[in-house]
Amino acid sequence: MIRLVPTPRGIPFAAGVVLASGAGTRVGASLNKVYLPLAGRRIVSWSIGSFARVPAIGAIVLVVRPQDDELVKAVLEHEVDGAAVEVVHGGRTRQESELRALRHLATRIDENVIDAVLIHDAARPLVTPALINAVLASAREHGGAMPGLAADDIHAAGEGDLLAGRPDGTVVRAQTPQGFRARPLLEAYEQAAREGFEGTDTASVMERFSSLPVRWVPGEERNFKVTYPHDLVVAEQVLTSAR
Ligand SMILES: C[C@](O)(CO)[C@H](O)COP(=O)(O)O
Repeated sequence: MIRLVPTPRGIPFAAGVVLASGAGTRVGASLNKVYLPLAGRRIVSWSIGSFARVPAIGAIVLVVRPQDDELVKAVLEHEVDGAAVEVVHGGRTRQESELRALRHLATRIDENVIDAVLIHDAARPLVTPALINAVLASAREHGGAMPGLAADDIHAAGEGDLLAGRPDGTVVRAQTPQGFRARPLLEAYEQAAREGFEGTDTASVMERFSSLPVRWVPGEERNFKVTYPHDLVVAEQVLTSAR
């Protein structure tokens, strides 16, 4: 049975936020894709399970849609092996959902009980505890961290169907969990909300509203986002071949 291990008194711990409040329609299912079955559990349960296996993670917040409450109940009762999961209702956008999770953690962030927060797509069920640890270590050391896969193809920018130049520097494909020191993260999200800024992911909000550097750490090929039906087949193969 997996249980979150409480960290010794006085030592701050990290929180994992698992985002499950999108609609996830591209996979073509009649329900939110993160509740689809995958190797004996639902997609979201695998994501939660990876966070629950990291001793430095002392709180897991699951952000859900209110209409999925019954599914959430079933997941938490039967599929997370006793992990303590705090449930928060999400907002209209990814960013609003993240802000709600951060506000839920705000007291513990203010009291320095939580020093870092990692935000993860529930739809990336193959994330490993090793990657979570790598992101956390880099976030604590540098301020912010994002897993990325270095793009091995040549990249060109496009405007409509016209080529519009070549991106400078290294191009990486962004993954989650994206991790940050907790207080600057909460402050950046509050400022983004006041200014009506809508980013693409957590790192984009931090790039805009925080002076902390965001480092990228090597992501994992297996940590893909289940988006299309084919992704489910691949994820099932990865999990069943690992048994
Ligand atoms: C954050 C992300 O996973 C980076 O690749 C991605 O942007 C999430 O996309 P979604 O459409 O919000 O699931």
